[in-house]
Amino acid sequence: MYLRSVELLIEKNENLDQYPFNIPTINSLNKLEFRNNVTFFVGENGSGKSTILEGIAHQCGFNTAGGGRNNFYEINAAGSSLGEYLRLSWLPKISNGFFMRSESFYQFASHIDSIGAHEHYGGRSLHEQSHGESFLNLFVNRFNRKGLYLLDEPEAALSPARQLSLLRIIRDLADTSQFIIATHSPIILGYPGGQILSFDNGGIAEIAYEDTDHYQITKSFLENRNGMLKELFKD
Ligand SMILES: Nc1ncnc2c1ncn2[C@@H]1O[C@H](COP(=O)(O)OP(=O)(O)OP(=O)(O)O)[C@@H](O)[C@H]1O
Repeated sequence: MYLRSVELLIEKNENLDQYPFNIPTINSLNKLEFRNNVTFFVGENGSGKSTILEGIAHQCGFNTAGGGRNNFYEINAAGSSLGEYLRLSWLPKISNGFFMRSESFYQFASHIDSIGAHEHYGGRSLHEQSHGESFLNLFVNRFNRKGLYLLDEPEAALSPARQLSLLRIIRDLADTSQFIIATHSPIILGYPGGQILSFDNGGIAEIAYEDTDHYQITKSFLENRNGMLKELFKD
C-alpha cells in the first residue's frame, strides 16, 4: 500500500454552501483511511465519489482530466475544486500512477494521438479501437508498473466478460500497486477482499459487499425479474 489516508483541511472562512463543500459526504469528511490495496467508492449518483477521486488525482500530480504525471493536455472544467484542500499521507510515497476517467477518455485518446504514443497503448490509436477495447488496452498496457491507479467508473465501456478481465488485471497488479475505484458495477465490486466505502447516508463508511445496493438490487432483479418489473411498472 502507498496511500494511507486522505484528510480534508477546510479553512474557517470557506463557504460551506458552495461546491464542493456543500456535498454532504465532503462536508462531513474528516479523514479517509485506506486499509487495503484495492478500495472501492460506491454510492448514489452525485454523492461525491468523482469529486474526491479527482481531488486525490490533483494531489498526486496526475492530470485531473485523466492520465498520469506526464500527460499534459487540458479540457474544460477538468480542474479539481477540492484538490487543494486534501492532505494525502503516504507510506511509502509513490509518484507513478494514473487517473482513468471514462467521461473524458475521448480527449485522453486524442492527446495520446497528438504525442504519437500509441505504442504504449496497444500499438494502435485508441480512437481506432472500440470504446471497450481501448479501455482494456489502456489497462493492459499502461498499468504495468507499480503505482497508484485511480479509476472512475471503468465499467462504462466494458462488457461483463471484459469487467472480469479487468478483475484479473487488478489481481495481477494488486500485490505491488494500489487501486481506488469508483464504480457502480456489482461485478467489479465483487473483487475479493476489497475495502468498500459507501458514500450514501451523508457520510463515508465501510460496507460489506452483500450490503451494497449494487449487490442487493442486482441479486433481487436476477432472481425475480418479472416480480420487480411488475412492481416498477404498476400505476
Ligand atoms: N464543477 C462542479 N460545480 C458544481 N457542482 C458540481 C461540479 N461537479 C460536480 N458537482 C456536483 O457535485 C455533486 C457530486 O458530484 P460527483 O461527480 O462527485 O458525484 P459522483 O458520486 O461521482 O456521481 P456519479 O455516480 O453520478 O458519477 C453532484 O451533485 C454534482 O452535480
